[in-house]
Amino acid sequence: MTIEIMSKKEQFEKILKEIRDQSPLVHNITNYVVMNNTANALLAIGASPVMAHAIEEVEEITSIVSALVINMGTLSPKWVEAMEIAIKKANALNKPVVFDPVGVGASTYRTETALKIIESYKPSVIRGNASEILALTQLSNNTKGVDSTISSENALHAAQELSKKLNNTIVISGATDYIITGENIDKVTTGKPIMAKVTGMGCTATSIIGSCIAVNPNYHMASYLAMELMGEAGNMAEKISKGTGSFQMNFIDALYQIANEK
Ligand SMILES: Nc1ncnc2c1ncn2[C@@H]1O[C@H](COP(=O)(O)OP(=O)(O)O)[C@@H](O)[C@H]1O
Ligand SMILES: Cc1ncsc1CCOP(=O)(O)O
Ligand SMILES: [Mg+2]
Repeated sequence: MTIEIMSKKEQFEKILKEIRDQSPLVHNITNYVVMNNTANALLAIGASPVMAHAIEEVEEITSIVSALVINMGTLSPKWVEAMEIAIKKANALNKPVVFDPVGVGASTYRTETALKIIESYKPSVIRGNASEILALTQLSNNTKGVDSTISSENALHAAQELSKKLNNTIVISGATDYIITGENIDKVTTGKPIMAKVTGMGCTATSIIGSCIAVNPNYHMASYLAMELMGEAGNMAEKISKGTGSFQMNFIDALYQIANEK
């Protein structure tokens, strides 16, 4: 019997094709700041976004999608209630969930909400910057609003412990992105510093992870490929952008071009 081991490049091409072919419906409960950009990023790669947060409909929406993205960027009690209903349903139906603990550590409310979500439910993947991942473990609090003040390496050990405790995949984004599932660690270094100067790049990464885990049940590999896609698109966009405004637009074009290369 021949055992076929695909290279990461082949896996990358395969997941892009799967997203194009399946056009997975991805349910995003996300923040006001990034909704439009995130939806466009998902459309650019061939996924199908739906943004829905009303408690009257989230359970129904979650039951028809291929993955759920929970992003706590602009929290309020009704939204938290919606997040809990949605993640509970996704867990019951064994649907993949990615959680973005935006700004955890910046307020007691954010920290309590994030802890409730990771302790009461099961996110398949958690993606945050280094300050957010450290704040999630409550080992330290370096969060400056929604941005990180430390480098990814500072959160590596904590992320590994958290991954083992929750039995899931943790992604720390930054100059180096780390994808951690227990003892298994991969890294991506293809991004560009300008990405941290455009709002919503982290949230976009989280939703792209959502699209990738929708079509690939290997959540570690799917998250790695999602971060690789972010990095490649960032790299491509940076080359032709004059500043952060054009970068934001060029980044969506780059996603589209990479995803549609045959
Ligand atoms: N200094 C950097 N150099 C290269 N890429 C970066 C840098 N900072 C962030 N990125 C990239 O930007 C994207 C968003 O990450 P990050 O800025 O850490 O998220 P957040 O917006 O949640 O703080 C990721 O794809 C990451 O690789
Ligand atoms: C600025 C801001 N404030 C609340 S949510 C948000 C967007 C954060 O997006 P990202 O973490 O992807 O930069
Ligand atoms: Mg963020």
